[in-house]
Amino acid sequence: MKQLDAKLKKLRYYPLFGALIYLLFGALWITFSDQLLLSLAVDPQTLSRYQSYKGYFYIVLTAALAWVLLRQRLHFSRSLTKSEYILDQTIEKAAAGIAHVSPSGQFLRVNQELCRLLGYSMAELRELSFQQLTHPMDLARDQALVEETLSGLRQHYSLEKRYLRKDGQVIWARLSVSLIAATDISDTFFVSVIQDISDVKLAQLKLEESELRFRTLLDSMPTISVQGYDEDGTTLFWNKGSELVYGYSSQEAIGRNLLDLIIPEKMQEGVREAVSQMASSGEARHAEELVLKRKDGSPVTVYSSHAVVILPDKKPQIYCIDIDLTTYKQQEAQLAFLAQYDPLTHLPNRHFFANQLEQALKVARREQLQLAVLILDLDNFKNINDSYGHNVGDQLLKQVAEKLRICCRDTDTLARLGGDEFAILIEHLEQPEDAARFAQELLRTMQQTLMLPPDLELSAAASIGISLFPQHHDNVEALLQGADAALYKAKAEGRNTYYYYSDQLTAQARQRLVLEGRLRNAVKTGQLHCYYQPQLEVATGRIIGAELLLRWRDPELGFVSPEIFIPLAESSGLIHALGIQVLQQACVQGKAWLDEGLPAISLAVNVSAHQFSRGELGQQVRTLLAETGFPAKFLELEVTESALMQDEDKVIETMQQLRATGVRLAIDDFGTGYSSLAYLQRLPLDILKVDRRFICNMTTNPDNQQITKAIIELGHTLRFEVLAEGVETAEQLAMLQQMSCNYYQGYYFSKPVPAETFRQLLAQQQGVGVRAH
Ligand SMILES: Nc1nc2c(ncn2[C@@H]2O[C@H](COP(=O)(O)O[C@H]3[C@@H](O)[C@H](n4cnc5c(=O)[nH]c(N)nc54)O[C@@H]3COP(=O)(O)O)[C@@H](O)[C@H]2O)c(=O)[nH]1
Repeated sequence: MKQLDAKLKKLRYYPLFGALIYLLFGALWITFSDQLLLSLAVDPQTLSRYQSYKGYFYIVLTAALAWVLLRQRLHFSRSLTKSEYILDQTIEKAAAGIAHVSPSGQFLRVNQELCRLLGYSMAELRELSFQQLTHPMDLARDQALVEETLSGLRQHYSLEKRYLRKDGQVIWARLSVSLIAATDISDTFFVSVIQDISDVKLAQLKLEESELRFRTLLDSMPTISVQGYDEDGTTLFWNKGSELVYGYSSQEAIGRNLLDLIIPEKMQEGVREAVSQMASSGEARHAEELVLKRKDGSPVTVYSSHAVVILPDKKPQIYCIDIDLTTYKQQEAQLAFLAQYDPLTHLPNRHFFANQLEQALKVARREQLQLAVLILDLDNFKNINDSYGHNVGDQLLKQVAEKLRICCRDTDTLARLGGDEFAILIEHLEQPEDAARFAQELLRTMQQTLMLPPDLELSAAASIGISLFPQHHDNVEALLQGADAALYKAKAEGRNTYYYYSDQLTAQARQRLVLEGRLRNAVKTGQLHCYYQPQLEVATGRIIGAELLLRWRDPELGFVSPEIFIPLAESSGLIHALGIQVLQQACVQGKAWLDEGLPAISLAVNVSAHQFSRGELGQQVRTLLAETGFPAKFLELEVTESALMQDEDKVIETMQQLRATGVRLAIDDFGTGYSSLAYLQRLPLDILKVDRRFICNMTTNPDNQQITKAIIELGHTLRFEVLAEGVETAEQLAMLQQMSCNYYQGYYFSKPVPAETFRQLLAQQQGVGVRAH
């Protein structure tokens, strides 16, 4: 506008210049044309004619000038009108809204498009200012830009802003504003070009909204991790969920390879292949449960789905959507736990116990084993709950559970059936009374005082019911009901006691346990003594050794047979103490007789299968021999055939250890077990003892005679010496002699006798040779 002003200023003097030139030209013409004519005209007529010509010439010239000027004027007017028309049409027909706006914001001129955009007529718009039509949220920015432009900081500006239409609607427009500055402020105005971008803006807003929604959704789901990778596995996207699930922040993860971040070593090859296969095929892999790796190296189980995203002109991207299954897994584990375990004591529940019992019954049926089900119920637990509250009751139950757990062996199953009722399954029960022994131990334990926080001392006596397979019942339900019925009896009998399902077993077990108590005391106080049964050489009749046989005379019960107390000692574990006592007595006594100068004989000690299976026997024997000084070669250990058949490898190992100490080994009661020839060959044995059952009637029973003969021959074939047990008659002895049996023992020569009696027997035959070893 200012340039236009300057141009117009220049043009302002053009008419004056023209007039002055014309004045000058006219003056010169008038001054010099007449002189020229006078010099050319020879006469006045010619002069007059020339002057006429001059007049015509002047008229023609000025007419031509006027024509040129008028034509120019016409041309100018035409082009001005055309320009105006073009400009008007440009403004009016423009596809964008155009407005001239005064510096104060008043619309000076508006085109039709703007009227259409804003919903006003031209006249109405010219009455309004842009401030009135701008959305309040955008006005400050627009106004600021106007002021910056007016102050010369900028010459034009663009802005996306909202207009308020006449009908109240809001439209989005892109505004481009240029200042047309004039020297006179009243001539200064803005040219605004306003483009309706509502559709674009709406689409853009929708896109932004969708992007925002997408991001917000992803970010606000802490257990859903979304990661984006390129075809090489480089991380492109890492949402908040991924940060929480895997522990890497997005800054740490983006740019690093997936394999380095979350894939455990052993899965790396497979994942690398899967990523490149998805990228090349464009098809996502099926969803699956995976165990991936956190930043701290700990495993995390996720349900992983995949998507291949292919954007225009971009390489495929692989997106992994991982749902953290940690909580789910924990809940699953907890549910699995609750289905099988009691939440208070963490012991198995009734369901678990019943399953375990079912399995144990299958094994017991197949292998002909016995098992016991014990149900233990606390006496007067209700009173504890009522008096001290349920919290104390719960604490007590937890402590009881712990005590019971300590009493149980690894092979037992302890469960809480509910309330104050616990169940114990004893598998591989050897004797029915073993269950009673265990019940007694439990009752003793229960009587111990329990300390409950803060400083409550309570004891929790209990009653126990026992049912046995196969004696009582053969299925889960019946065994549990049987134990329950027995428990009921125990409660009715005054509590703090146990009962079997059958009264007969209860009585029997109690009797045995009383006896066991007495035996324990007898072992402790040395009431058991060894008797010696002489062993003789068949050919010479000389005493070559003795078998030590235990004798127990109880002050109240009188003589108790080893047939009764040895099994009791075995089932109660007393056999170990007892066994050591006998071994010690053999060594001490044998050494004493040697020192006395009596003939050197071997002393045979019976060793129970239990002693063998413990694996300490070798060491114990070595220690005793060293302590007593009794020569190992005079000590003989007798093991029954059935004991040898229990755990073959262990037995052979123990026998070899014993053999290494120099002691002799005998197989007792031979013929009653089922040991194979091959097995016998593997055993480091010295003597084979023919069971007395074959001897006792061999003179009358040809079968036993043949068997005895066969055993003796077998023993000799295997290079063992053979001793016949239970020889009661001269006929039996004669027959054994015929069969080349090496040694014998039995009532025919002597019953087992006290040490002193045996010493006298031995002394009598002093001077007679002993068995060569
Ligand atoms: N592990 C240990 N077992 C021992 C020990 N002491 C004994 N026992 C075992 O107890 C079972 C019974 O023994 P016992 O009642 O002493 O009977 C033995 C003999 O008295 C008896 N015998 C001996 N000769 C005759 C006879 O001519 N006739 C007849 N009817 N009985 C006789 O035989 C028993 C000896 O048997 P064995 O041991 O097989 O040689 C018995 O199994 C003992 O082993 C011990 O300290 N530890």
